[in-house]
Amino acid sequence: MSELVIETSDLRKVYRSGLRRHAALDGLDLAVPAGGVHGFLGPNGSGKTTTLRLLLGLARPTSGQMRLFGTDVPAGLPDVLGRVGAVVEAPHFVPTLSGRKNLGLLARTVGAPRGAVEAALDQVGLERRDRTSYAAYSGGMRQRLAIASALLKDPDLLILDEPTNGLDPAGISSIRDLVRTLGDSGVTVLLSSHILAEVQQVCHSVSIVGRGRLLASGPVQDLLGDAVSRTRLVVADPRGAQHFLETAGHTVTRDGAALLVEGHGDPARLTRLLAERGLFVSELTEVRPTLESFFLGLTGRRDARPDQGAAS
Ligand SMILES: Nc1ncnc2c1ncn2[C@@H]1O[C@H](COP(=O)(O)OP(=O)(O)OP(=O)(O)O)[C@@H](O)[C@H]1O
Repeated sequence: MSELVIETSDLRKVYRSGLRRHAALDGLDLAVPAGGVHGFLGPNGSGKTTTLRLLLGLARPTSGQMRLFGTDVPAGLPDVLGRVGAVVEAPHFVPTLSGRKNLGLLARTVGAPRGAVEAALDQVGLERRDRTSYAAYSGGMRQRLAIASALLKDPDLLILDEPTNGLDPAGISSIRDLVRTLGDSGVTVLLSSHILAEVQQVCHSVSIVGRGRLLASGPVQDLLGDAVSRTRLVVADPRGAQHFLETAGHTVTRDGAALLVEGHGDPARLTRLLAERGLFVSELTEVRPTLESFFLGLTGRRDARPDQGAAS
């Protein structure tokens, strides 16, 4: 079994406002293996940021257990915090100073080794000699600098909370490449996000949460392997073909002029069945499940309730 970098067990966080109580985390069990990029996914308000804040000691859990590198936290945080870099809350940089000068100040505060500033700038692809002040940085450069600040300690675990929020497509793509490179370099990256296409491209494994509980977890390919795929058919008479296929026991929906047949349908069998009825298929494609369709199946149609039969 691979080493777990992050573990939570039955983690609860209840926020109180006046007489109202709200369980942001409702018994969350999380297991993040060492190495690569692990996606931490969930709809808005599902408890992702709360989890990260608890792990980093920025808030206290109501109950439950948490471990970082096998050490109980928050009690053991001083022993392991040196191995963790995080961008969970927007770091405060001095607007009039360059990225390098800002990192220099931070490096002294955290006691980073000599050369750490240059190494971090190189890692995130920011120019060592650039004198642009932080105030004039683009959103993408600010995010790179934030990640560089988390890399100063040369961490084994890097926690990033929605690192592409507010970036344009080019910025999103460059941060995605950076995250992938970091994951390949041996750092374990926990990437909280709800941009699922992005996550599918960079994450080796994911945990999906809804309403403060784990809905599904595992390598992306394993999760998608279990998800239902569909076959898209174009036929001359879609209404007749739909009726016929439904009578034969298939679940069929319309997609414009095409039909979507649920399940790993045998294409040869489908086309033969239809051809025998004079319903000739002019186009057939297998629609592969995406992380997005899997995620929506868990958090949308099932209303994000793990007790309604979602995988876990
Ligand atoms: N300090 C707080 N006081 C009261 N309620 C809070 C507090 N922080 C978070 N919450 C509530 O807890 C729930 C979980 O919030 P959290 O920010 O952890 O979700 P999230 O998954 O990170 O959402 P998003 O993707 O929108 O950032 C939400 O209902 C939120 O309103």
